[in-house]
Amino acid sequence: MKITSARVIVCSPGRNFVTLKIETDQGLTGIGDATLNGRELAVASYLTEHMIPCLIGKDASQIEDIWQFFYRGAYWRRGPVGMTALAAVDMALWDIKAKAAGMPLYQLLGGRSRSKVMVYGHANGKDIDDTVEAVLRYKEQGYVAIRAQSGVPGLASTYGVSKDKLFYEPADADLPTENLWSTTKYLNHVPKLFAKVRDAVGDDIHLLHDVHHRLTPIEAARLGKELEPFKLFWLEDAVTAELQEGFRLIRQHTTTPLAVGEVFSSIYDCQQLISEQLIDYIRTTLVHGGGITHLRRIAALAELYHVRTGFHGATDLSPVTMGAALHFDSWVPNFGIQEYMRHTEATDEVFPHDYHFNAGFLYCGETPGHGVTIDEKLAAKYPYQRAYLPVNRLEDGTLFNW
Ligand SMILES: O=C(O)[C@@H](O)[C@H](O)[C@H](O)CO
Ligand SMILES: [Mg+2]
Repeated sequence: MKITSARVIVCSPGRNFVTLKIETDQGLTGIGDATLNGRELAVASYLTEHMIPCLIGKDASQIEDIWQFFYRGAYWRRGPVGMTALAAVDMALWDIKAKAAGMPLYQLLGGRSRSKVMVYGHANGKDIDDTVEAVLRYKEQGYVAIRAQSGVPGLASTYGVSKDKLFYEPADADLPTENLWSTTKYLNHVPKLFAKVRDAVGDDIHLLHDVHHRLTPIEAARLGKELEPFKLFWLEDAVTAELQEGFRLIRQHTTTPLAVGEVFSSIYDCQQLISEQLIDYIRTTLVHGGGITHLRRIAALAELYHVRTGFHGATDLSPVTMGAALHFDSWVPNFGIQEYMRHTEATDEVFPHDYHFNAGFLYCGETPGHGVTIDEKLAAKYPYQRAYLPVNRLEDGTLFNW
C-alpha cells in the first residue's frame, strides 16, 4: 500500500490546529494531529518541507520503519517540533492500518482493557467560592474527577482561570500577554481552596490541581504536604522537569501523588522520573510524544515502575489526538486518567468524530481507524490566526515560568 499524497491542513475554528492527511494508492486515507500551541507553523513547515517529500512512495503499512526513518534519519533527534511532526505521521499511518484491517484502533493495540475512560474536567473560578460552585457543577454533570484552579488574592490573573467557564483558551492573543506571579501568595491560598472544595464535594470525587511549573522542589514539597489531608488524585507539574532528579526532593516529603509530562517529547524526558518512581502519572500524550509508536514504549516503561498514564487533553490538542488517545486509553493496561477539555462547537464540526462523553467518562467509537475525520471545506473557512500562550513575570519584573 503506497503513500501517494500527503498534505498539511491548518485551520482555526476557535483556535489553531494543524492536521496531516495521508492518502494511499488503495484509496485509504488517514489523518494525524500536528498541533503545537503557539508554534503551529513550524510543525506545518517541518512536515511540508522536510517529511512529506520522503513519505511519498513509501509503504504505508511499514509504520515502525517509517518512524525509525524519520527519528534516526533526521540526525537531530527529539524536540517538540520534530516529535510533533513525527506524531502526526504515526497517527495517520495507524489510522490507515486500522481502516485496512477493518477494525477500531484499540483492536490493533491488543483489544480493550476497559469499557470506558475516566476523564477529569476543569473547574475554575475567580475566587474560592466561585471555584467550589464550578466543582459542584461538574459533579452534577456526572464527573468523578475534577481539576480545581482559582484566582489568587492579590494577583490580577493566573493560569487556569477564565471568564468563559466551559471554553478556557490560554493562547489568548496575537502576541504574548503578561501575567504577574507571586509564589508566596499562591502557596498561602491553595490549601484554603482545597479545604473548602473537599468539604463541599465530599470524599468520593477525585480532585486534581495543576501548579503549571511554578514552584521549586522544596516549595512543591511543602504544598504537597499541606494538601495531604484533602487527598488529591494528583498534583500536576509541581516544578519544571528539565532536571528530572528535582522530583526526588518532593517525593521524600509528601505522599500527594505527582503527575508531569505534558511538555515532554520523548521517553528520554521521563526515563529517570519513571525508573526512580519519582512520579505517579505520566502526562505525555500522542501528539507531542512521537505518536502511538513511541507512547507505547513510554507506557510499557511506566508499567514496570507502577506509573500510570494521565494523558494531556487540553483544547490545544485537536479532536484527532483525543480520538486516537481514547483508543490508547481503552487498551493500555496501566491507564490512570484522561484529561478532557471540551472543544468548541466549531472545532467539533470541522473534526467529525465517533467518540462521546457520558456522565464522567469518554467512550471511543467502533468505526475502523481512530474514528476522527476532517471536513476540509469547512476547515478552509477558518484560516490560521497567530496566537501565543502568555508569559509570566514576578512582581519585580523577572521573567518566570508560565
Ligand atoms: O494541563 C493543561 O491542560 C494545561 O497545562 C494546558 O495544556 C496548557 O496550559 C497549555 O495550553
Ligand atoms: Mg497542565
